[in-house]
Amino acid sequence: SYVWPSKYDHLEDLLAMHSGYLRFGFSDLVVPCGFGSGLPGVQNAAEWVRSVFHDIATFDASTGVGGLDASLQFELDRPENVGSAFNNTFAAMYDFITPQSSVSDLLALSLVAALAACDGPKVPLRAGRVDATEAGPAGVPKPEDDLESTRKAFLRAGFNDEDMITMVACGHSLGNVHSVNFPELVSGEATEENVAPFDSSPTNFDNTVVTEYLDDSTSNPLIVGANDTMKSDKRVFGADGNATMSALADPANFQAKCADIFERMLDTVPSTVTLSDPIEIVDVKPYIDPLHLQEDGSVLLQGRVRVRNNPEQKINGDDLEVSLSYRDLSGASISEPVVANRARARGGQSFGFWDNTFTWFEFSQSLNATASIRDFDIHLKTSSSGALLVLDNEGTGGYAVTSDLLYQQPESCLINNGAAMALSVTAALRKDLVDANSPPVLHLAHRVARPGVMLPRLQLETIAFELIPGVEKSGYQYFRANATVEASGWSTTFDIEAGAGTGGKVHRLELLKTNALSDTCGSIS
Ligand code: HEM
Repeated sequence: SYVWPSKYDHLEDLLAMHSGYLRFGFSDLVVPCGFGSGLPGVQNAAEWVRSVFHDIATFDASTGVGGLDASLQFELDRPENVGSAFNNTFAAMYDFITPQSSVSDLLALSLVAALAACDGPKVPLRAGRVDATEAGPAGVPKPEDDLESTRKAFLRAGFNDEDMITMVACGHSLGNVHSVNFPELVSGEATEENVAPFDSSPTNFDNTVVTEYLDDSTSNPLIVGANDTMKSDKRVFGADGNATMSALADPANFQAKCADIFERMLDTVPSTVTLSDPIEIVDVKPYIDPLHLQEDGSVLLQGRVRVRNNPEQKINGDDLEVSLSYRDLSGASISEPVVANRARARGGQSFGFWDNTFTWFEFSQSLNATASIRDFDIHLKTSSSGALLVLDNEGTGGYAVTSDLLYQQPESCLINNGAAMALSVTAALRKDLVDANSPPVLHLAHRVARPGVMLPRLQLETIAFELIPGVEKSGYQYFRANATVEASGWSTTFDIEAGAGTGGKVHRLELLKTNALSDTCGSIS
């Protein structure tokens, strides 16, 4: 069961919500499943599925090298990786790479989201993939390869004949052959718009690609195209005398077999990688802004609670009152709860895949900085029945709030100097934790551009904070760290950490966003 916070919260956010009050902008790129990316002939969902295949296809099961590791980024000049699909896929990820979401985890997420958007099966998403830093071996099967070498390529990657047939049939349920990439396969002029689908429902994840093959009504260019050498689907689909394809003609079996083979594709990772358990969509998830000291010396506790509307558990956001009961730093329970009000913007609702809907509740309250807050429980009260559900973060003693270390966002800023930017981050640390030998540190994820590669490399820089002398408020001392950030750093992230090296408790405020900063630093008063 889910315990907050999790290092996969960011991935869960990207997967969970694609529209409404809050959405994170990744999954909505495949909603709806069809065209509409703004680029002619481009179906994002199909491109994402194809990208995952081209990344895993070169896995070597005997050595454990390759698999879903985003090495595809460095392999785009190879003839086996023709087309703009792969760069389009990577471009969609640009804003979402963080130290907690590798490109290869985002690739895995993209397949899960694409299938969800196209009415396909729900495929478990595990996380923890590590990105390759250079190209791997070649070997993605090409349409002109003969059956034997195609078989061998799949076998090397750990997939037998039945897996091969299933994987190709499942993949080619979506999308098109593009005349600009394969003019010999698509009749008519080679233009961006001129594409030929694999089946009559390229924007719906269903088994028409199978049934149309079996009843000879198919217009799949890799089966009936003008060029015999290029008829790879024909050779692959018939490789076992149609035994696998006949079984896939049953729609339920098709969905189940595809779910299984896609899961195995996503779990095809270098042997050095350990994957997490599947990421589940969380029922109740708090989002707490880091605390900060206000001018009057109080701290501001601010955030949101996301509640998944769950008919089985009778949780209905429209019939709910949400509050936080909390304990102060001495451990004493505070009788007056923090009330979280139903968010008003866009009806206070977000929408996700698999019919998920979420209702949002917001809170904002000033607290005495000395008593402050140690942790809280979430109370969900059903208005109509009065039934109360108290969540204590799965028996971990509540949802812990960091109050020893504060991120002073109002006194932090990102100033545009032309080519580079100046980042100035202000933090506050409780005075009794200040250790002159171990100041807090800033871990900044630089986005370093790489020639010929779409996505930047994240390079972590650790910068020590400096004490701002003579300023003290409510028992805290202030610190500042300055860094130069490349122009692309307007949308990167940083962490603030204190306590490492002191022998005491380590506090870390994670994934703070540069694009949330204003261009003037408020003065510390
Ligand atoms: C023998 C193996 C395979 C061959 C030779 C092959 C070949 C092709 C070709 C020639 C295209 C057209 C690309 C373009 O014009 O842009 C294509 C598209 C596609 N392939 Fe495959 N493929 C194979 C296996 C797979 C597998 C295993 C998957 C996924 C599980 C997959 C998913 C896709 C998808 C989704 C598209 C449509 C892309 C779009 O609409 O932009 N393919 N494939």
